[in-house]
Amino acid sequence: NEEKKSIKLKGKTMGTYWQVKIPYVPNQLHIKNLIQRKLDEDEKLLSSWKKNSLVSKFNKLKKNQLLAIDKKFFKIISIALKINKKTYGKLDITIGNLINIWGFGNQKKPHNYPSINKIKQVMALTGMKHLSLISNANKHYIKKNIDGMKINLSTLGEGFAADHLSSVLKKEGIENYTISIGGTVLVKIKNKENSKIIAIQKPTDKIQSIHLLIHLKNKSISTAGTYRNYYYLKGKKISHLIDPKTGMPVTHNLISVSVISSTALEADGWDSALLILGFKKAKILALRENLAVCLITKKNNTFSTWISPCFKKFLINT
Ligand SMILES: Cc1cc2nc3c(=O)[nH]c(=O)nc-3n(C[C@H](O)[C@H](O)[C@H](O)COP(=O)(O)OP(=O)(O)OC[C@H]3O[C@@H](n4cnc5c(N)ncnc54)[C@H](O)[C@@H]3O)c2cc1C
Ligand SMILES: [Mg+2]
Repeated sequence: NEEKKSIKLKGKTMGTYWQVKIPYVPNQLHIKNLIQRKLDEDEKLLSSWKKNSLVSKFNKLKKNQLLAIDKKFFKIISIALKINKKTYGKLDITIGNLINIWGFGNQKKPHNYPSINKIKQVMALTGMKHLSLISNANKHYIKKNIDGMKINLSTLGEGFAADHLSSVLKKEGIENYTISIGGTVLVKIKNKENSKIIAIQKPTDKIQSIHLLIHLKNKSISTAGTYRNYYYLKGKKISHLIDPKTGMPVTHNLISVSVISSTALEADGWDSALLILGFKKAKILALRENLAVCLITKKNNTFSTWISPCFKKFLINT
């Protein structure tokens, strides 16, 4: 019977795909269009690829000019500042120029390694200390104190959008849903119903297979990996995750990090930052911050998995 069936809505956003599962509703097309419209709105705020986005406007500002932002934009930047501090600077949204020269922003992938000089030159335009949020009489502003600095919110945008969609669906009276955008998943379930089973994929681009299963209810999970978004340059793998301290893409053997959190924004922020930190530091930080984290490392073609105490309760033993 139709009432029991769930429906899957799908589309494209932010250079990736979105999918929303909800219980049957007669006005599917209305919900689908609403979701796409809200995602388009978020893209207009956050995209480095759209010339007129708020991010692009900020990127064109001269130093010390103020740009008015709303509460939602204030929130995403605040989370970026918070995670930046806690991860010793590994999450750094001011590395827009660095992301561009490595070919993961709005510039083409390079055919040659960027020179040390080029990397140094571009790194001089980075650093969260050059970015500030200002609040005055309920109005919010953002500014930079060096010319040429560019922000890139790719590491937080999908989580931000998933939280946003969650509040949109709630307003529509939908109580059970699973939202996926890129590597971020948000599960919302009405109290009396069971949790939802989510798979963490094996960290390989060859075949899609399940590495482990978790159950999730009213939480988000986000996975960052160096195993999918990469290209080869002179025979070397170039990952999309860049260490802001060296200006270089990461090459260590921590290849997948999943983080469970109460908001998709936080999960999406932490996963990439922990991955860039590397196994030892990520593990220490996960324990200290009580994060629900799954770390997968690869050595001689075998995977090892470490799960933090907070992650254990989500695990389904198979
Ligand atoms: C609003 C928006 C619009 C987009 N539009 C396009 C588009 O038009 N075309 C397109 O090809 N892609 C676009 N993307 C980007 C694309 O979809 C990314 O691959 C995706 O956002 C990365 O998410 P992830 O979950 O794979 O990786 P995550 O691990 O969540 O984030 C990794 C990304 O963050 C950035 N990053 C790398 N190192 C750091 C660091 N140290 N600190 C902070 N950030 C870092 C890099 O861009 C990297 O790809 C867009 C992203 C957003 C948010
Ligand atoms: Mg992320």
